[in-house]
Amino acid sequence: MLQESTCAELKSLEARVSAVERQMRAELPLPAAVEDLRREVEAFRERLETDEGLSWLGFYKQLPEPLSSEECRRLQYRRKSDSVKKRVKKNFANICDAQVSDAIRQWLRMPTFDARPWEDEELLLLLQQMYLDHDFCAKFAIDISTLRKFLYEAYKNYNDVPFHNFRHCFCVAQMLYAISWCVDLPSKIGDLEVLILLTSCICHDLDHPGYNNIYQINAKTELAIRYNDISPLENHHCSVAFRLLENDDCNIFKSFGSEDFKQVREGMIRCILATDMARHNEILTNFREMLPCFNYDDKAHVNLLCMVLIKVSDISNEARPMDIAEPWLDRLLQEFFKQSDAEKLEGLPVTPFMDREKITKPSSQCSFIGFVLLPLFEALGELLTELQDLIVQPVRDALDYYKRLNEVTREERLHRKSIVAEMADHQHNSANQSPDSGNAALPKSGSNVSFKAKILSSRSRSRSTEEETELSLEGSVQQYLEDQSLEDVLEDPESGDSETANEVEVSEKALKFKISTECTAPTTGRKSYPGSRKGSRERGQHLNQSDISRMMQQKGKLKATACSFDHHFLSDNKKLSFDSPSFLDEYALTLKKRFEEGLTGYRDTAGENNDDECVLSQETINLNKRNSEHLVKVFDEKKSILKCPDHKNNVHVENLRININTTAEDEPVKSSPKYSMVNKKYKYSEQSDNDISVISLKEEIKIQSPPSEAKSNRSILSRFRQLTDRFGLSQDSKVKHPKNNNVSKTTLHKGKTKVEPTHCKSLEKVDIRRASTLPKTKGRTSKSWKSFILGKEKHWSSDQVLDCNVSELDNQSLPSTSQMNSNCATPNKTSTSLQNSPRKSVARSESFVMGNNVTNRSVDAQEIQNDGENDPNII
Ligand SMILES: Nc1nc2c(ncn2[C@@H]2O[C@H](COP(=O)(O)O)[C@@H](O)[C@H]2O)c(=O)[nH]1
Ligand SMILES: [Zn+2]
Repeated sequence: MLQESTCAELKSLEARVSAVERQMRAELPLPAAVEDLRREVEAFRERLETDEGLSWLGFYKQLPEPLSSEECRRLQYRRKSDSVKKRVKKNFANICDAQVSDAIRQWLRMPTFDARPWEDEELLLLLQQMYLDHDFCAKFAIDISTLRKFLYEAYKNYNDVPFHNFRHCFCVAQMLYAISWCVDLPSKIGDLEVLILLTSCICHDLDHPGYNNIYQINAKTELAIRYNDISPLENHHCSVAFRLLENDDCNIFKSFGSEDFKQVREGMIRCILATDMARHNEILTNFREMLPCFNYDDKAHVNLLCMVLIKVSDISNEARPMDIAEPWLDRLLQEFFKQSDAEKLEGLPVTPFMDREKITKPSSQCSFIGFVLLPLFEALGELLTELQDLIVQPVRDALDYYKRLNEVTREERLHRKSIVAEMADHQHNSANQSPDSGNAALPKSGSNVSFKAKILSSRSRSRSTEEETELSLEGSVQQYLEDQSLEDVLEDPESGDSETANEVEVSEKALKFKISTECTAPTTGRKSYPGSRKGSRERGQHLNQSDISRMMQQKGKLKATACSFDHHFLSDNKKLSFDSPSFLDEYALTLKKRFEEGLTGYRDTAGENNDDECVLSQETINLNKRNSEHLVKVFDEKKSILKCPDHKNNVHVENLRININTTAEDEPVKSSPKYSMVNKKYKYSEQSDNDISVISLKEEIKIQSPPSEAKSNRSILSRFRQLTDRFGLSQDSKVKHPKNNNVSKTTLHKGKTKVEPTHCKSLEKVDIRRASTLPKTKGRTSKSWKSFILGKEKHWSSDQVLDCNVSELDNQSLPSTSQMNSNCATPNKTSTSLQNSPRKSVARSESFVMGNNVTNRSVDAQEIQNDGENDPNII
């Protein structure tokens, strides 16, 4: 009773303070009395929550145990740093009134849209454009500044993880947007459903930690416990979304009546929860059953269609051109490998489709596209036939490509195997005939030397150089053969069992038993996991133990302690048990040394050019370019479009030319009459002679591909990797996120004359009319090259355009996926108001050379808790 009344009192006090604060906001600065009052209320709340003597009141919050540094390392993922957030906020505030050119708006409606060249704030602008072009602000009375705050808050709550980051959210929203235009979705399911879908796409992976549900469940994380293992991540993403929307400042649905809001809430929950891959088969099966009698007037049918639409958008990377899709796959695998490495280290079941020792790019994609992606896309394509060319066929092409790649890889493996068998045969025969005939008896294959080298090198990587010299070729062949057969079983995606279980099957297993009355395996499950005969853990265990026993038997020099680590690591049902990180460091260093020795030994022993080792055919090499090329050329906007000139979805390059004097009427955007208002609204008010086209913006980016180390040293190297990754010695730490690379200076062309950015001043004369709903211009700033790409001029937005008092996450009530204690994400109550700030212009360099400098260091607990004061864009 007392608690209730105190609580009510406190709440009313807080509400009064907020009301006064809001009232006062216009008159800056806030009177000291209000500040004092607020401080007092906060102090009062804090006292109630932290004073143990007052715990009987029921407000006391026991602080969770601080995380150990080990836990922090395990859970380390990248929150955005304050500086990055501030910069994006400021830059978005600068450009949020800008006009997006018709050409870009058209491109934005296609699956060929390439998000890579755009800065985060520009992606926010493009998201805003999606709402504007659907006329949602007018139709649903969404205040533009609220929309901007909402978008910025969503951006803020995505983490810097390799795949599940803000750019993924953008791509999902953009694909949904493209589909929406292609099939005229609003006319089929109504504007509100499209609004719900678009907003759900933006929110669908909020605060993703980079470790999926399977990990959450197996590791019994805070989220899994909170949501009883039922879609822990999706529940969390959705919960974060509504936490953001609770704040009026960024509640784009605040003008909705309670019934409408209820519909929005139900719709968003339904859509976001549908993205759990554990529900893939359930949703697809239901949708297929509905297809023959699909009825747009039936709410249940529309609901299911919306679930399918968000799912399609979510997994649609392979429907994009290869040069866009592949870097996404690289990032996904990077995230997968990090997770499976963690699982190995923590003694958790290793998720097979994430295991760097078990999958390859082609095997992963054959399985995912063939069993998951394409069936879903085809089902949707049956209903929305316009999507056949747009996204279904490109996915079929991607599957064909990966199948071919997979086949060639398999052939190579078989070829390799047959040569080794032949060698073994010769070895055996020659040993029987003459003990001295040795090498002369080797097959006359062009790859003799290479295989000899291989054999030696493969062994050398798990032995000391001394041992190497002791080894007979015969022993090596024997060993090599053993390794080959193991590798074949491991790698052969058709070898069956859990190795090829895809994400849906594994996820279903993780979820189904909890919510279903079935006690059998999922109907569609082909493989068992993880307790199958060849469950990945057991398999790994067998391999590694034999590895160790070989080391031991052959008087390996690895320390007993190091081996004991492996035994701990590999023992069944045993959590990783070790005493101190220094032990692991030592082990890591020992392995590193062995590995280096191995490499040296290989060079020394083989005495051959490494090229000799290459037995791949040219075709394989060509195909494998996708697989192994780390150097990805991107960011040539014009070229990226020219790359596939025959692709029907590509915008013709001429369309990319940004004519400052172009009006919407001159270059009409394909639209239904419904949207013509929007198009009209965004024309330029004044004409100019300036015809600007972006000629080239090049950037070469190094991205991390899955490990391409020789298979023969995989076991030891991967274990080394696991250790180094987890303990701050990561080899990967050198890898830069594409965003971290400096963007080379843009060359702008004015007409046919090359114009350096500094010459663009003249263009500032171009005046641009802004939409009436936009805040009034109060200043002007210099332009960056993107201004011209966008066909826009930057204006300062109205005051407080992005000010929002939403905390990122209130950990007391809603833990972030970091599962950290309440110190980890201190509610950001001090918003960076633009109110009194001088209207500084954004330096051009800052605008397009974002300078996300990489700091190669591991994040320690303190940094995580401080929400990353350093720029943590290391992946
Ligand atoms: N092997 C692949 N898996 C993919 C690919 N694209 C997506 N995915 C998986 O689907 C889920 C989607 O769920 P999300 O909401 O978490 O994004 C994602 O996690 C991936 O695991 C792909 O091209 N290949
Ligand atoms: Zn997603």
